Amino acid sequence: MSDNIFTKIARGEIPADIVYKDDEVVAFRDINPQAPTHLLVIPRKPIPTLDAAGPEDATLLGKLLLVAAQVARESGIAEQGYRTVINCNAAAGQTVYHLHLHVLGGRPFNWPPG
Ligand SMILES: CCNS(=O)(=O)OC[C@H]1O[C@@H](n2cnc3c(N)ncnc32)[C@H](O)[C@@H]1O
Repeated sequence: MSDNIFTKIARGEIPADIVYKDDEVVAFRDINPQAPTHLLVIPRKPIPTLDAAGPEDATLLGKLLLVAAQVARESGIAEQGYRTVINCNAAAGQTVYHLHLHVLGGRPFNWPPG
């Protein structure tokens, strides 16, 4: 798939409200937040979906989770609690085909998700 918006954000080619970045991972605010805090954590590597990730990505995938926990703490939502979501492919509503982890907090969440 051609470069999508998240790949461009990771490359600094389009703007985003970035809350974390290092050489492998970027986190930024969702443009259409579904909670008081709604962040996206992405690998700079353009892995399209979770299903497309492989064993060679294990360390990177683990880093996404640790960065999610860090930005959640920094956002002040860790104590109350937060939801992390990865939507994989169409039935789950994935619209941007660059792997990303949603971090949502600042309000209560239902279970099961809709
Ligand atoms: C339905 C969920 N679909 S999704 O799981 O694929 O999530 C995509 C998310 O990207 C967000 N988004 C789209 N474009 C941008 C952008 N330029 N900057 C920040 N967030 C964006 C959407 O609001 C959406 O929550």
